[in-house]
Amino acid sequence: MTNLTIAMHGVTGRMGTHQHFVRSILAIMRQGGVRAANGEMILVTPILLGRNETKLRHLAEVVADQEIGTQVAWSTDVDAVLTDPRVDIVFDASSTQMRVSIVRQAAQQGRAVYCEKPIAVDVSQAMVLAELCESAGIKNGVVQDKLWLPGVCKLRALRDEGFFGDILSVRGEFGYWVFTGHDPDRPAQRPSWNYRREDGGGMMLDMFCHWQYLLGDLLGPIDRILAHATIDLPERIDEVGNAYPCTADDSAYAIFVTESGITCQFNCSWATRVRRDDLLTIQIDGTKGSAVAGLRDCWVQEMAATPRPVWNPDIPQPIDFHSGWQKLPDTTTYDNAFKVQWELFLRHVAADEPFPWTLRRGVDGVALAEAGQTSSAEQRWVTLGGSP
Ligand SMILES: NC(=O)C1=CN([C@@H]2O[C@H](COP(=O)(O)OP(=O)(O)OC[C@H]3O[C@@H](n4cnc5c(N)ncnc54)[C@H](OP(=O)(O)O)[C@@H]3O)[C@@H](O)[C@H]2O)C=CC1
Ligand SMILES: O=C1CO[C@H](CO)[C@@H](O)[C@@H]1O
Repeated sequence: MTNLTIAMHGVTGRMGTHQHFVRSILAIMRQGGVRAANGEMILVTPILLGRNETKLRHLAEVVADQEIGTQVAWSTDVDAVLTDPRVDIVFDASSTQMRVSIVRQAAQQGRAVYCEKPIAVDVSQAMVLAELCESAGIKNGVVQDKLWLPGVCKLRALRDEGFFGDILSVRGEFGYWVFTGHDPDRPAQRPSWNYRREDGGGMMLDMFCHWQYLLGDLLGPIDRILAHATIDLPERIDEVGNAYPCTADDSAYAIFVTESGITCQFNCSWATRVRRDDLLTIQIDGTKGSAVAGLRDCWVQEMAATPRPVWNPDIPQPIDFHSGWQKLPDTTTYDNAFKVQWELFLRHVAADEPFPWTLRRGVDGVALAEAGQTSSAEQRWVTLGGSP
């Protein structure tokens, strides 16, 4: 049996609290640990780390007690915990701009590192982190949770069984309305730093790193990108009620072409009202069939069920386009996507099992976001170099 001590920094944030602490680490503790392929049982001991004593104490003492019937450790002395030799893994889910300093310290201390995406705000800093981890010889990983969304798992299974025939194109629709906070009854549902470039915000930086590994996994590497980003809503209200100017893109539109020649078009916006099946939908069109995946569900249409529309705006549309799609059944139970990846990382650290989602791969995500920024600023296609 192995017991891994995990210093969790940024655990007081949205992702840190809900996805990583409650739905991953506490859930793993509640189920009694994770079993490695060699039969070894891996247990975890978290230490919650941050600057806000009230929030940390609440998570460690109240939330943990509610969820698993016991309290966990916490500390505001970040340096002391990061240099504590009992710590095996340093995890960071703090705001993107903070990542470099935490990951750097952890790597220098020889701890295994696991962190949220994007791993840095630009490629040069991202490279430094990947190289630091590699030269220190430490196990390292970046969150790529969307790979384990049920909807994405279903797309992957359809691809593997040849459902699509030749894949022709992909269309992603992502986003929803994020309130500006001007109406006090409808506060913003995302943190204000997301809308300030100087604080690491921006749609491309946030989301293109997800599209990079998602498309890479489904279709192979991206060769080039053409992107256009806008700041649609120029002013928002922050967490303490002050108005601030939005300096980061809140919408971004991109065409990615894969090395295999497939065109993938993604619309992303925090200023759009949803009239589709989910907050993210991905449609893949192929010669034999098409599929549309949301976060959990997936609908398919084969050639035999494909309607034959004829353009005629002078009559009411005779085809119910939605009825020609079939919802795939759930053939398995799906665990939380973040928890699935946590378990794989723990097995990697404790039992040396493979874990390809390294910081080096995190660099690729930042590179796509940066290429998108260049494309948008210079109004041109940008070809990606790929990282070794
Ligand atoms: N994989 C995914 O699906 C998603 C990933 N993310 C990524 O996760 C990260 C966190 O995002 P999110 O949870 O939305 O952000 P939040 O703003 O909710 O949380 C930010 C966290 O960082 C801490 N923090 C911020 N500034 C400082 C500072 N100066 N000193 C110490 N601590 C600080 C906050 O601590 P405090 O509570 O004390 O303020 C808090 O714990 C980002 O990198 C983001 O890109 C975000 C959304 C989804
Ligand atoms: O980084 C992110 C920004 O927010 C999205 C949802 O609102 C997340 O899915 C995503 O991972």
